Amino acid sequence: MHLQSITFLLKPHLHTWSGISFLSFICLISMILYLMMSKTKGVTYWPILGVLPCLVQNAHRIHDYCVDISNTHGLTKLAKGPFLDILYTCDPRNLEYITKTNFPNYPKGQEYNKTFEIFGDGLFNTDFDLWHGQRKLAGKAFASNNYSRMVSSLSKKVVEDELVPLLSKFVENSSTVDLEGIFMNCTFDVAFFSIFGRNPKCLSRHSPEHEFAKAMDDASEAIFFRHVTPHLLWRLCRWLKIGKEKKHHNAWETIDKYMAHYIALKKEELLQGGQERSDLLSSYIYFQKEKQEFTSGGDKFLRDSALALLFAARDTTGASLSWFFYSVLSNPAVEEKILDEMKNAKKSNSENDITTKKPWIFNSEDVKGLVYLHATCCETFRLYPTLPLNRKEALHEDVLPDGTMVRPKMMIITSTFAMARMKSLWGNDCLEFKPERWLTEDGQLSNEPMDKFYTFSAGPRMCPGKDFAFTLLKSVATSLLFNFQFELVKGHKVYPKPSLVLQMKNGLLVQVKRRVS
Ligand code: HEM
Repeated sequence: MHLQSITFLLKPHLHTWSGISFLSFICLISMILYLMMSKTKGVTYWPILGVLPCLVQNAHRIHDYCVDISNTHGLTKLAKGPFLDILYTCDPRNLEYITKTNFPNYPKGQEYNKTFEIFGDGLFNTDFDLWHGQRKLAGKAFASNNYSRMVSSLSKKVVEDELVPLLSKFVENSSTVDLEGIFMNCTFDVAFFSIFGRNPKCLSRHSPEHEFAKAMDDASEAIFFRHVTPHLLWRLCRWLKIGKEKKHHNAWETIDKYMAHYIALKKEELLQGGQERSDLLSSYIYFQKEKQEFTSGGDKFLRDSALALLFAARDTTGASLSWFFYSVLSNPAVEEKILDEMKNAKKSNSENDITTKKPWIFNSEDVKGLVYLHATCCETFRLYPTLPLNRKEALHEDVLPDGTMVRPKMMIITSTFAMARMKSLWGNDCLEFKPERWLTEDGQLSNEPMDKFYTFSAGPRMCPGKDFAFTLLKSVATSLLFNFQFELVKGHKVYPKPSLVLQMKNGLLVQVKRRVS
């Protein structure tokens, strides 16, 4: 057939063909870029789609991807895509400015509030006046002596009555144990107890998985996917109630059911009077009665406040415990130093009890002087920050200390996981687990690393649960390391799972024996 006749036959379809050719051209370019990008570790721009394909391609390894971005582009990088205007920064000067100096210009933002909508007006999901009122209440409750005493005694109680007996059973059966699962249940029990004043006993081996805890896991998983899925897509799935959004919807119903139940129980208990309660829900109910101005909304206010605290406390601290044990067991010299420090503390505090056959449980006073243990906790929080991504939204145009221009509505992302792995911040040995970096030459705690330590954020929105996290970590660490000997299961690979909280993908499998000293 002649070329003209082919052209003639095709003429009516020319617009279709030019459309198809254009699309093919875009696909071809995109494929070439994709292949190039597969070898590139940082941020690559696609035609039309901007950085979106990079985000989608790396969602399954989001924390390592942040490390790649920092290693490729340095401390700060701008990224654009359809409906995306992101500033990625790990520069401590910028973080100091965002979290403290010009704090009012960097709220969480409406998009964040929408993504975390299940938390309603809970502390970490609000901005401006609503946040201010919530934070004032939380500040009072957290700062009270009653609260810190309660956290210490609850941690000791759960460790002594549940955790240590549970591990003793594993010793008898010589079975392999997933420490991460145990730690998640342990922190659920302690956090729940501190908020609602009752123990859900998740840790107890015979109780089935708590439906409430499972609903929290499902909601958390869905929220993570909202972070790595284009807004329009997850909103469509939410509307259709499909995929992760269906899980989110069901989890929301379950959570609401439990929250209503526990709030009603607590109110009934308070009405009946009796001894003073130090749990957070009781303090919130008392405050609610006293100061109506911050607490309009009745049970919804209580539901949102208590739920936010439970979420903020539970997985973060549970995961930190897992990374602590993983790091200590992988570094026998560190374990030896902690053991020596504990033995000295035990000798000086309880000479006459030294020969007891019962598992030894340290109390919060004994643990206070353990400087090397404190440095090991700090190093765990540095290398494995369990809230590894922090997000803010700019309100007005601004210029950051490093000279970067910020546009209104720009999303500002920080990866504390990547920060810990930057030589320019933590030195050539940044990848090593080294508690000594938190100590001075004469073995005292050093403040110097605090300038670049953002694991608990900083400024007015700094984590109010930092002391809780340290207390529980030390309580569990001392009692388990002193009484048991753990060995990582050979060949079991430990790495972070793609989630909001830095948990382990395959758990933490160990063999456990009773320690003979
Ligand atoms: C290792 C454990 C923990 C880590 C790494 C951690 C980290 C953080 C970080 C980075 C923030 C700031 C988040 C942001 O601005 O977006 C935060 C906020 C918060 N944390 Fe923690 N946290 C931990 C444990 C806890 C515990 C045990 C509690 C409660 C008992 C708690 C309660 C909160 C609350 C309520 C907020 C919101 C504060 C606000 O927005 O004003 N956290 N946490």
